[in-house]
Amino acid sequence: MQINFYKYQGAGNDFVMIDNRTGNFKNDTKLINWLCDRRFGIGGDGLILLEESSQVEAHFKMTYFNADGRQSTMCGNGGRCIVAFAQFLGIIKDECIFEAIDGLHEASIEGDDIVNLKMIDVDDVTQSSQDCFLDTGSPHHIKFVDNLEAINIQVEGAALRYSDRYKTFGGANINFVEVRNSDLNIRTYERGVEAETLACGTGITAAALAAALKFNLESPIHVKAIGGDLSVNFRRQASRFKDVWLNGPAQQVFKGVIDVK
Ligand SMILES: N[C@@H](CCC[C@H](N)C(=O)O)C(=O)O
Repeated sequence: MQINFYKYQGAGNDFVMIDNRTGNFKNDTKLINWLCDRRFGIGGDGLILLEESSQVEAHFKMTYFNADGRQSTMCGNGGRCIVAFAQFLGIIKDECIFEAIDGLHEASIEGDDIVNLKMIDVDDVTQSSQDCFLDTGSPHHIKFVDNLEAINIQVEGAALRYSDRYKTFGGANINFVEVRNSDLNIRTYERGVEAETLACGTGITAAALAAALKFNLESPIHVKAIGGDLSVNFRRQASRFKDVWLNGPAQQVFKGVIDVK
């Protein structure tokens, strides 16, 4: 069997993208894990299927898998990349609505490669002295730190991700965030990749909302990830957030055909 694929990246968070409007690609954990493997497969932090949606308002549906091959919750950078892919396929022009696991998302494309994605409303942020937990479509632990470069993300991220606190609901993504003036710098340990990725969209969104609460920062908040710069716009009412938008680059990198034995 041969699979036609495209490779996309959003601030260095990279995805294998497959047009599955035919429904021919069947979910298979081992296969997806292999396709995402950087040495034996194509390579990616995740794999995304663009599929037909049964919801009348939606132009298409996004089905997201982490690099471990398992279907997961919302992916913000993947959401921005699939919008660019839908435009490339001629499904949309520069605005759309699509279905994802956490509901319908509006999105728009500006210029060559900036994709703005509307995220879910956030009503619930759990705060402790240095940390916050919130769900922006995926679950995120935010730890505010003073020296981001010094953190061993693999060790400290895994320790929190596998801690008793997150065992009950399948773990969380762990974000280390340093506030510099009113901007944020972030590094993320991603669940399902089980390593640091170059950017995580739902994590960047969560970091911006947590920082707005903790440090009274106003929208928009600029966030520097290892793989690029994004911004988050929102409307805040006390500890509730609406009209949350994640904005940043999303690009096609290459396309190809892979033989599946
Ligand atoms: N890279 C993503 C987050 C993908 C989901 C995450 N790994 C999880 O399983 O929670 C993003 O850009 O949001």
